[in-house]
Amino acid sequence: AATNTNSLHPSGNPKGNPQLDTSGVCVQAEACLPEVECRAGKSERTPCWTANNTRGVCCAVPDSDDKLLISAAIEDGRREFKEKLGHIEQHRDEMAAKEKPLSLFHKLLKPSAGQEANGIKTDPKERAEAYESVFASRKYAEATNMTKEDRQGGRFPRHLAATVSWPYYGEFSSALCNPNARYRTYDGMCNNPVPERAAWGSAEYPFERLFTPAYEDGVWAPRSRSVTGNWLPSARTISTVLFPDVDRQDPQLNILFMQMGQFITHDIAQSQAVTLDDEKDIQCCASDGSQPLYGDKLHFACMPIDVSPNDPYYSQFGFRCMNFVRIKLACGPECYLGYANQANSVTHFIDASLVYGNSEAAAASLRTFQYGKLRSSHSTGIELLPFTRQPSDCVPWARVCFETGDFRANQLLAITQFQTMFLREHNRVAGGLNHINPHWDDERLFQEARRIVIAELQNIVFNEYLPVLLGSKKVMQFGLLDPVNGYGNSYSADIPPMTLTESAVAAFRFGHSTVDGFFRLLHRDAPAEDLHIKDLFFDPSKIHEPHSFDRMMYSFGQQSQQLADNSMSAGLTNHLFQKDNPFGFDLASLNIQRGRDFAVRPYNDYRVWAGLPRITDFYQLGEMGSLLAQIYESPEDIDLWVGGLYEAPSYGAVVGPTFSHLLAEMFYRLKRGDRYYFANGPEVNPGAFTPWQLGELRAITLAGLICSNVDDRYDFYQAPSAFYKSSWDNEPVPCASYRPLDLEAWRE
Ligand code: HEM
Ligand SMILES: [Ca+2]
Repeated sequence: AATNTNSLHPSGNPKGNPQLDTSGVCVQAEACLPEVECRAGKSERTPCWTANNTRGVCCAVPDSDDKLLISAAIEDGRREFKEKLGHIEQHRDEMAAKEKPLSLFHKLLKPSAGQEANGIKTDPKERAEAYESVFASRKYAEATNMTKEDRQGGRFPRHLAATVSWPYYGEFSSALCNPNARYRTYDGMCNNPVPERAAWGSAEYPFERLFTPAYEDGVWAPRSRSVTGNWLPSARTISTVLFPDVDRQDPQLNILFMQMGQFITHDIAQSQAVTLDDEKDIQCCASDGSQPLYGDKLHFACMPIDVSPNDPYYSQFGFRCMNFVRIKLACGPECYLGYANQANSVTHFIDASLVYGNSEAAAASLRTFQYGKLRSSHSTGIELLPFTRQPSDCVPWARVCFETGDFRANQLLAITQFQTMFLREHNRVAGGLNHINPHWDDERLFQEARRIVIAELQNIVFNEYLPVLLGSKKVMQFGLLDPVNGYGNSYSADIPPMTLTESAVAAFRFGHSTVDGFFRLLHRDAPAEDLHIKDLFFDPSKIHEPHSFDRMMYSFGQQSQQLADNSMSAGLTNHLFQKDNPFGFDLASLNIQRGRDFAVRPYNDYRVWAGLPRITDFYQLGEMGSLLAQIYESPEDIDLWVGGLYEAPSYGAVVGPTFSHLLAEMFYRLKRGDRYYFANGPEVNPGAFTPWQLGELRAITLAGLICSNVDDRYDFYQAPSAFYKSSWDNEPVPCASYRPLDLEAWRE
């Protein structure tokens, strides 16, 4: 059964400070540690106070016999890992991805070489500890005959398998944190004032699990078996049968809603595939795509997707093996024995890290260091993102290619335009502040503009986007809305502000179903132009055309998004990142396989957590159940991403009850665990706004933000509820109707 490691809401201790009984609670073989540091131990753990006077739980620690076993296991584990590295050395040629035919799809998972400046480290040697820990944990579990249940429940003795210095890109000591710093750090360090929690939510910190994982070996072997003991169905088979391309337009919501979701994703999540140590991509299939590599030639991080010879699309190409490389692991500040966790290479906080970069070095490479501005380009006479110094970020025939704080920015036109909008907003605000406070220097202007842009983004996410996504009932239940007047003060240093694994690999990927196969660009005196996404991946050339920003933002507002349901556009399922290849990859397969790579538990466990009855018969899901029954042997097998999208949406929400509960739980943490959350007052937030400033920020909606940044404000019409298509009660109105942020509130 699933072990809920730390659901904070509603069953945890979400509100206030429940009184803890501190009277000698932990027994002899236990120590009191912060809950997130206690992967080991019992599922029902006793609360206690740690040595640092913070809240913790009683955690099992090893006795001396155990310690001997552990040391032996660690030695063995290291040896085995070294052996694997030896195989890699020997077969490097086969394992390294070839330029052709299909390696470009990695682009989304891995920054190009030379993006070191973006603060993203990709050298697996630096993370050897995480893998050594995996191999050691397996050895220990074998040596002590741990049951599968104990392994999956993380009931390993709490013992260091290795120590890593944190963060990976340099020496760090929490003593370097200034708890009163007015601005957040770029990499998210020092948000939590408790020294041993300084790294919480920072770039490279692992995703946080809601439930313990379902690794087959309890350590890192992917989830791969049905409860019947047979293999689970292939991810590609599930994709072709359960996610056909059916045009079902959302009657109300538009492409801006879809795009906001991906924009938020890129702020809070970026998992990267394991690479060879020279950063070359790993190949898991024979170069003709006919079969997987085998034996020592198969890299230990390979998990290729089996494509049936009868595949309705790929069979014509004889394509039988879809490359799939597992996500890099990370330990947090130290590596303990236990199950594997995956690294999130961006800051977990909603802090516009995709605009500013995830490290000081990344931010520096994006700044002009004059008047607080970000670098931009003006080759068409209007402001666009700066051109990249890394042309391999785009297809070779792209006429332009842009650089931002996130390397996924060129993926499709709409994400690139959102990045453009936030860049423009930063520079606009910095310019306005300079006008009002001419005595401020570059650094002050930059940081104040950044603080404002982050606040605007957080306001749109929590007060405008989430109510539509989750429905008003859910956002109320989780306290996700901010008060209309005054400070919110929702901060708790006990809430880990980490992106949830389950949301990153499943719930938040609901958005893939909402993507349409084309963008319809509207022209005033010419017919509409349909651009198919399969021709647009990593080619933002269109953005270089005159009026592209205004035309696209207006058009996105008029085009329906697709419903979040059991359908995916073929642009994503057969043609993902196709470029000039005859066929592309399949995002639905990747989502399903990714869930198994991270070993999130099957759908039923989360369903029950969300308060729904366990499914014991497929037909409890109605007509849709009969489709699932064609594929899965048991309702206990359903992959989380699949099950969530097979639920009908909750009343007034875009997604069904299980996904909305998971997403609410994650956003709850990202808000309440963020000391710098924009609505927090000066008691907790050293970067608090004044009540006047806060009122100004609360008034900015996405509609206002778009209007502040279009090329021609005097010739643009924007509907007030930007996520909804125009209708009689949501008519586009001239931009003059939206008051931009009044920077007078910042006069000093
Ligand atoms: C616009 C077209 C989009 C494309 C082409 C796209 C493509 C991708 C790809 C290739 C991945 C990595 C898949 C893997 O190997 O696991 C991914 C991950 C993801 N996508 Fe999308 N996506 C799109 C839109 C969206 C939207 C609208 C949302 C949410 C509303 C979304 C949410 C996510 C999330 C949460 C992840 C996991 C991120 C991580 O942990 O690295 N995507 N997407
Ligand atoms: Ca972030």
